[in-house]
Amino acid sequence: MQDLKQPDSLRLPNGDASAGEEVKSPFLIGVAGGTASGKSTVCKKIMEQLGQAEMDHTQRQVVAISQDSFYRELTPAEKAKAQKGLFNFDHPDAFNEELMFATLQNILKGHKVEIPSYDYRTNSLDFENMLVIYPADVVLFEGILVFYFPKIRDLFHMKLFVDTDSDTRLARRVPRDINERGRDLDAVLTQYMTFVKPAFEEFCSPTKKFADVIIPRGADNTVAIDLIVQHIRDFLNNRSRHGSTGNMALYMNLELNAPVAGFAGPDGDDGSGNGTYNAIRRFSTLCKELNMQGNFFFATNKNLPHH
Ligand SMILES: Nc1ncnc2c1ncn2[C@@H]1O[C@H](COP(=O)(O)OP(=O)(O)O)[C@@H](O)[C@H]1O
Ligand SMILES: Nc1ccn([C@@H]2O[C@H](COP(=O)(O)O)[C@@H](O)[C@H]2O)c(=O)n1
Repeated sequence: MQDLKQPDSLRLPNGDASAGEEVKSPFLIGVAGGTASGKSTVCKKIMEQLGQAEMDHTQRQVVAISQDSFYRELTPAEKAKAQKGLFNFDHPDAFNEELMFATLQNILKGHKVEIPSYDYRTNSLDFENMLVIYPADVVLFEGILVFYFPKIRDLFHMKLFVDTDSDTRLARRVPRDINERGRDLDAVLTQYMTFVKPAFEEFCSPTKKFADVIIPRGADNTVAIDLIVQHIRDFLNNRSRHGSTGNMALYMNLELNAPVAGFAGPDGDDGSGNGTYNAIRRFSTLCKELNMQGNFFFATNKNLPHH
C-alpha cells in the first residue's frame, strides 16, 4: 500500500516562525523519471500554466528544484574519471543524501534556502551561481532518484513519475548532452551504455511503484498536466482564502485519517469530518477523470474510495 502519510511539518500549526509571522509549509511534490524523460519540461509546463514562470522569484507560489543540485562534490580522482565519462552519476552514491534531506526539511519548515546550481561541463556544483529558493506554497523536486532514498521519499506529499520510453529518452539525451552539456557523441553513448541504462534499471525504474501518479509520455501528456495544474490551482485558491496553513494534503485526500479542525474546503467543509469526505470525493473525481482520459494512470491507492 502507498505510504501517503502526511509529514509532521504540515501538521504543525505555524512551523518555527516567530510569533505572528506567517509560515508557508509547502505541499511537496516529487517528480521522478529516467534521464531525459521530460521531468524538467513537465515542471516548467506546470509553472508556465500557473503563470509562475515569468514571475519574480521572490513572489512565486510554485517553485521547482532539481536533484542535480545535490550531487556530492567529487574527489580529484573522481573528477578525472568524470571528464572521461567514467564516473557513474546515475548511482545513488553520487548524491549527497543528507544535504538533500536537510534542505527539504528546511523547505518544509518554510525557510528560505540556498542551493548551488550544477555545471555539467565541469561535473561540479557551481557555488558562484547559487539558487535562492524562497518559501512557496508548492515545491516541485525533480530528479532521477528522488524516490530512491526512503527518508526523502517519505517527505513527499505527492509523487509523480514521468514515464517515457527509453528509445525516446536516449534520442533526446544525445543532442541535449552534446549541445547543452558539452559532451561528444562517443562519450555520451559510452556513458549511457556503461552507467545510465544499467542504473536506470537497477535504481530508478523500481521507484515507479512508489508513485501516486504515473505520467506516460511526459510533457506531451497535456491532459495529465492540465489536470495536475487544475488541482494545484484549486489548492492555491483554497490556501489564499484560508491562509497559508490551508492543507493541500487533506484537500487532495492524501491524509484521510485526521480531519483538521478549522479546515474549510471550497464546499464549505468545516473540519467536522465532512471535509475529509468532500476531499475524498474531489480526489476520487480527479482519478475518474484521468482514468476516463485513458492516458494517465493512478497507481493503486487503497486510500481512495472505489465507485
Ligand atoms: N515532449 C517533448 N517533446 C520533445 N522534446 C522534449 C519533450 N520533453 C522534453 N524534451 C526535450 O528532451 C530533453 C530532455 O528533457 P528534460 O525535460 O530536460 O528531461 P529530464 O528533466 O527528465 O532530464 C530536453 O532537450 C527537452 O527539451
Ligand atoms: N556531471 C554529470 C551529472 C549528471 N549527469 C547525468 O545527468 C542525468 C540526470 O539529469 P537528467 O536531467 O537527465 O535527469 C543522469 O542520468 C546523469 O548521467 C551527467 O551526465 N554528468
